[in-house]
Amino acid sequence: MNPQALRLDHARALLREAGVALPPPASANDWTEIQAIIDGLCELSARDPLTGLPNRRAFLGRLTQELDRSSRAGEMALLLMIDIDHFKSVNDRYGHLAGDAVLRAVARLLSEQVRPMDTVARLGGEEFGVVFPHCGPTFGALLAERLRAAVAATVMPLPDGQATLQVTVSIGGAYSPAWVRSSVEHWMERADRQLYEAKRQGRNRVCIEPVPVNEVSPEEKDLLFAWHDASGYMIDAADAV
Ligand SMILES: Nc1nc2c(ncn2[C@@H]2O[C@H](COP(=O)(O)OP(=O)(O)OP(=O)(O)O)[C@@H](O)[C@H]2O)c(=O)[nH]1
Repeated sequence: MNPQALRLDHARALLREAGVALPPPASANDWTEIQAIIDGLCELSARDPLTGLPNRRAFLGRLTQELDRSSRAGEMALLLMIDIDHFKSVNDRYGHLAGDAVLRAVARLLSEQVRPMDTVARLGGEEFGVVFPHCGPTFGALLAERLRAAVAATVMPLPDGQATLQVTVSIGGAYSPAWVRSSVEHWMERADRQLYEAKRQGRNRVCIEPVPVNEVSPEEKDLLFAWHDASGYMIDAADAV
């Protein structure tokens, strides 16, 4: 197919507007630019335009990967749902542009507080999600509290340059169960329930679902390893009996 025959102007314009650099337009037999456009569009479809963070779609993909990885490795991962408190009153009082500036500032703050292997995303509205791979209960509680405290302590300048304001966030969290393949929906629902609890208890706080003890016995873990070693891949327990 001749790349010139494709209608690429719209995609080029979209990417230019989003600040994605493209190579010079392709000649008839050069697919470099087409590939760059495809890559750029994939990148755009995964990003929240206001904050530059991964969007909900990208975050769901990341959670799926993390569930697969942590259930194979027998590690826990922590999912946090973070919601700005009384955000509607920021919009009502200072205007939508100020609200947008607060969303960008919170996004930046959260991103600055996490480790390179963690993922911060904007899930929509004034809600953010963070996933911490390989994270146990003691460390997880510290990380969540650090995020809450960082937001509460920050004075944010508003776009008019005159006013500043401070906001707080409520945080709900849940761990992925080690050794057990759960679903992303269930994981998010558990974290959401804790977020609701944090709001109910008065906001500006962290609630994390307690980790169930002895979810899988050491014998069951050995069994999982044995099946893995013998066959080269994990056999479903139901198929093995
Ligand atoms: N500026 C701005 N506002 C947004 C955006 N997305 C959603 N909102 C606003 O976020 C507000 C969310 O308000 P509510 O869901 O009532 O929650 P809240 O006021 O934060 O109250 P609590 O969550 O109960 O503490 C609404 O006013 C939305 O219009 C956005 O991209 N920019």
